[in-house]
Amino acid sequence: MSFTIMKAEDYNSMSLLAAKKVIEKIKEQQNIVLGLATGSTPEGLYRELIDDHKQNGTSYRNIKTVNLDEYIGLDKTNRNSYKSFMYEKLFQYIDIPPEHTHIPNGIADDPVREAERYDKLIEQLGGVDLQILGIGHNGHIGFNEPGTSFSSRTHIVKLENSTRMANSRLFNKVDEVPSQAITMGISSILESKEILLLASGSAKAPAIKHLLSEDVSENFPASALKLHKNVTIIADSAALK
Ligand SMILES: O=P(O)(O)OC[C@H]1O[C@](O)(CO)[C@@H](O)[C@@H]1O
Repeated sequence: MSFTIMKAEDYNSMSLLAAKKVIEKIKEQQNIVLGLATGSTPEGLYRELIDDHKQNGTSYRNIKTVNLDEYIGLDKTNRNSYKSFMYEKLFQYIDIPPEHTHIPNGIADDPVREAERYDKLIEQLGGVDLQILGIGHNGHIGFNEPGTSFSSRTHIVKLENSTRMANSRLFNKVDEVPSQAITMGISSILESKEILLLASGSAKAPAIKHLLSEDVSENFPASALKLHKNVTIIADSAALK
């Protein structure tokens, strides 16, 4: 196992450490392709990037972003779509051109073709230089649920009830959480040149413990990261207990 582990005191320091890494990378390579994640975990990172943009002027003009996933059936007019999440939490506050931001289209007529298009798009962009990831309680990365093949490319998934329950906190009721999503596959994620996995809070401790102590298995999607050479885990002390 070749993870670099950075222990942060709490959520805010995890977010700050992650932001420093992202900003450092942007300074090194201004036309970076940045892989982005949604969920509660990276929100603090996005706040730090916005603060830094305002205070230090780090520019996103030449950057391209690709998001990991999107719910099927939700578009930008729905506040729970990941398209709207990214606009609300990050894109509206930085100078990234909208045409440089890519998210799978959750309302495509043909989701399977959309998945193929998205995979090709990432390839045309030259691949992801730095991918941000969160982790689900069941070890999911992106929306790749346990049992997903490690050779999967961008594809359509049926969400587990536990994932829908976990994400229902943002919806009015669990029935409103879509039952399917489109997500970059495990193999697509592993093609990223560098990966930053973030985890915060005691609820994520069992998943992080599993990741660090158990073998590689398709039953625990995040374990695929052990097959990658450049993964940094930034976790706070509660998630590392
Ligand atoms: O950061 P959270 O909200 O705990 O979510 C963890 C993971 O679950 C997802 O939101 C999908 O359920 C991922 O996008 C995210 O990485």
